[in-house]
Amino acid sequence: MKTIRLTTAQALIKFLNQQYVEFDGEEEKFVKGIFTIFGHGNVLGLGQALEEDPGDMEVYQGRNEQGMAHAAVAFAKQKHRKQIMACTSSVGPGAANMVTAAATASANNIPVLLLPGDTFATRQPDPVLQQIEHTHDLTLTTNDAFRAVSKYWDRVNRPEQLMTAMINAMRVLTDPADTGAVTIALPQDVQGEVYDFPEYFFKKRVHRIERRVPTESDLRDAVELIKGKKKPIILCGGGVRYSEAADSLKRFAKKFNIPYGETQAGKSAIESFHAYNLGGIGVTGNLAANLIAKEADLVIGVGTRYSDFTTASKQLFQNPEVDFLTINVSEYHANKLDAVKIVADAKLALTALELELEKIAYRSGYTREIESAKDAWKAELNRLHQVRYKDERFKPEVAGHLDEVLPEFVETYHSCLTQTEVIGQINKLIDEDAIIIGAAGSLPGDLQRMWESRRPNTYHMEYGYSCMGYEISGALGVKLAEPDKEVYAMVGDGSYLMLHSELVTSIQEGKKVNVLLFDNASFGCINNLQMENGMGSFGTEFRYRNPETGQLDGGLIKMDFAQSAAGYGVKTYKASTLEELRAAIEDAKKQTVSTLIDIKVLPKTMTGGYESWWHVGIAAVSDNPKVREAYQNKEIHLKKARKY
Ligand SMILES: Cc1ncc(C[n+]2csc(CCOP(=O)(O)OP(=O)(O)O)c2C)c(N)n1
Ligand SMILES: O=C1C[C@@H](O)[C@H](O)[C@@H](O)C1=O
Ligand SMILES: [Mg+2]
Repeated sequence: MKTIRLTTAQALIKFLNQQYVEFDGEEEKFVKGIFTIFGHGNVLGLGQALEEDPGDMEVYQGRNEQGMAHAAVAFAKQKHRKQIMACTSSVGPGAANMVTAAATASANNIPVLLLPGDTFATRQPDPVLQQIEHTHDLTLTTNDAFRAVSKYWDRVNRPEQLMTAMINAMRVLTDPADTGAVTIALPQDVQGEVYDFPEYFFKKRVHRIERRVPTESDLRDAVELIKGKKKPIILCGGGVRYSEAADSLKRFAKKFNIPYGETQAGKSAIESFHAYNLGGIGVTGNLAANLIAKEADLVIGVGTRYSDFTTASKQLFQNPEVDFLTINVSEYHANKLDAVKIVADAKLALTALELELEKIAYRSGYTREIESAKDAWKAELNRLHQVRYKDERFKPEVAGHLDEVLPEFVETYHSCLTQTEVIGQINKLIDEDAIIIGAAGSLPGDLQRMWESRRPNTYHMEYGYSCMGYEISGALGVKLAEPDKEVYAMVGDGSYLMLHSELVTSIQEGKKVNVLLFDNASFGCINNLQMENGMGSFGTEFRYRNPETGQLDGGLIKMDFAQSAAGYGVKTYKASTLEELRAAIEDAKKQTVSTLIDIKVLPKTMTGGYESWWHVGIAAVSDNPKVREAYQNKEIHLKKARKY
């Protein structure tokens, strides 16, 4: 047996360079590069290996471990899971910083390879700097926190363990049904230990991403169900994008006259203007999709996890005759809602089902309903684009909460911009093939409802974990995946403050990202949520502590975000009128460096809900009558929802 003498870390990098995926006959190198933040826990092991021979892997320098790992997640998501990035951190806090991003990856089923440094396997120096000592269990380290958020977890305590660890890592990273974060913890001593690895460990490996074929019996059951249904609706989930099934879905919808709503992950699989595309569905859905969903007698979920936002907490589908048919590569997701299931690849399943339905000349019973629901939404969208603040009598979309705050905001920020008019302008002005990125706050709701995707795959929303701080890191990852397109991070002031460090990495790499920052001086959507449910405004506006009351109810904190980003070398703009916004967007397009537009938008001017409900925990007893009322309302809604 031929062997190659390498350290564990050198062997790991050599192995990663030999991994390829094949999808529909096309072969591509799987690991594009590696994000690094070095510390004592990885610099002399993995760092040394990368310095000596990174192979084809690009080595990036991150700013914050969560940020760089989110960039890696966004990269893989935009690549439809066909190519990934790895991330290496030091031991302890560096590793802990990646835990959130691991969770984001796993919640969204997006592959990412995390390589945190770990405490010494030999335990000789213990406790090493940054080691937590558990007196009941010396094997526990910070890295055990990844177990709860990873789809595969391993620790390489001896160099030879690397081989089975990495073979299993690749199995999970390339599994369309159950991919997510893969964490391989690497004790810092083991990274540098030497071993005679067999040459065959480093052979070129091509991992075929198989399209699972639907079975005849699954198809038979599905046809049996569909043929008795008059008003089906399709849910277009993220699986449609990952399976590249958009054309099949378009054809299917048209041939059988079946409309579809888009989930956050599925949005922009198909352009918004396709005749059967109703747009966003669910809690953050629009009027058209939610009206049709209410009446539907069959829900055909394609590549969706049926999250509570997608199903409006299982209360959206109110037709007493409604049944579910699910097409999913994952048996687990296909089993939900007592659905009739086709456990298969979305593209193959839709194509096979099309042939079967043609045989029975199936066509839904819709006549004018699809068009009139779309027309109703079009009129409403038009109205949202025109919402203007004129004077103090203005009633925002989310009215009756903080109406009196709006004049104070206007006075402080000298801006009357509303969030819905700003979104309308941006949608009109940016390039058709530009990609928008979002994750948390009120923007994902507004965008799922209002954003019109003019080209496929231009809407990139992380809403499986809805992690604040993903937006800017994600924009960097998307830019690395699609360097020729403009990318726009759509971010609230709260999310920006939480994490925007990778903006500096974008400058360092010469990878231009554009930040559209919506400053409403609050954790706006949470303020809505609390006030909609009877609470006052508590801990969610950005106000100074008031010496008179001792509470956070002083004046608004005025922040100059443009100035903060300018300090990094970002080209910045301020917008408090539509003219300034338009000029900034046009000028930003001409820049080669990253840009940021600091847009002051009135609080409460995001969209409200359309025909939907979200199940949130509400206090069952309270001295506040409004909270008691909210609790009663919740109980009423809950009665109309499916139990599971
Ligand atoms: C990491 C993380 N922490 C907390 C939350 C809970 N959360 C969701 S939205 C939000 C406020 C977002 O504020 P901002 O970004 O300003 O957006 P806005 O709602 O004002 O549009 C919070 C705290 C979250 N989603 N992610
Ligand atoms: O708690 C939340 C409420 C949602 O409205 C928001 O978009 C999301 O980020 C969140 O975490
Ligand atoms: Mg905000």
